[in-house]
Amino acid sequence: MSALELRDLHVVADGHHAVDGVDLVVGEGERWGLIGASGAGKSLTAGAVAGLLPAAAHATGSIRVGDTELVGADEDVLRTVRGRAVTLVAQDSATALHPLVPVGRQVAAPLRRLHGLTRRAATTRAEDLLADVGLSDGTARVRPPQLSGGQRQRVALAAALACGAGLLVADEPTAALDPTVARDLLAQLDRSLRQHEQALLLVTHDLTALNAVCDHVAVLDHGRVVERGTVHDLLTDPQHERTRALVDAARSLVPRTLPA
Ligand SMILES: Nc1ncnc2c1ncn2[C@@H]1O[C@H](COP(=O)(O)OP(=O)(O)OP(=O)(O)O)[C@@H](O)[C@H]1O
Repeated sequence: MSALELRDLHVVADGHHAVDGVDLVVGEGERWGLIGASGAGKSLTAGAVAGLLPAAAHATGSIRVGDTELVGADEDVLRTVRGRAVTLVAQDSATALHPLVPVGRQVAAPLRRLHGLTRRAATTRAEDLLADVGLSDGTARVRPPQLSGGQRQRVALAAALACGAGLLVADEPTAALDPTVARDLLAQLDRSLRQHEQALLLVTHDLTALNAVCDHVAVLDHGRVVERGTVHDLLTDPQHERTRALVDAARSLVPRTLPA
């Protein structure tokens, strides 16, 4: 069974046909990137997969996460799928942390709610997950405002990993971080995905991030997949003009004074 199957997915947001017939299959444990220009429909696709579309948006077609169909599913089904089968980490996930609750308790919460762990077992597991994302001993006891933005985003990632879903959807999870913190977080994401055998759908503008964690990539343009393949093939031999434009733009960021 695949982790995710999109068949002829359409999303209309406020009358705008933003996702226009996307087909995509993510096998168990596969890591797919979704790239494309601003407004191409990446976030709405990710939101639809996570069962978290804005109120103004409506999906048709088919989204199967594991063996559950999300299109047309009622709120009870979506509630069961969120967290258990699919988890979203967004650029602003850290803002969803409660400012007054120690972060260890916030990472432990899904372990108790979704997996029925005892308080003691969830506390220990939460400490392990915080260590997995590179946070030091003692972080579990501090509250979000006492941490840097990068540390808070790591906590949000640990909380997402705590859900243990087969599919992690990450929408620009490092966009608000400085490049070194972003690189570390991606390395930890890579290790954690491997350890927990989770599949990934990563929305990103950053081809370095794509290259760091994904094996496959789909390029969206005006709501359609215009090219797909391995990350290596797309970055070294892009076929579609939109992919070439994205790759050329990334290459042009390297200062000419640096050796090639
Ligand atoms: N809640 C909404 N209501 C109305 N239109 C929306 C909404 N969300 C997105 N759109 C529109 O749908 C289109 C696709 O948006 P989406 O956020 O999926 O693009 P994106 O590829 O993720 O872009 P970016 O890289 O800039 O985040 C855009 O034209 C956007 O303006």
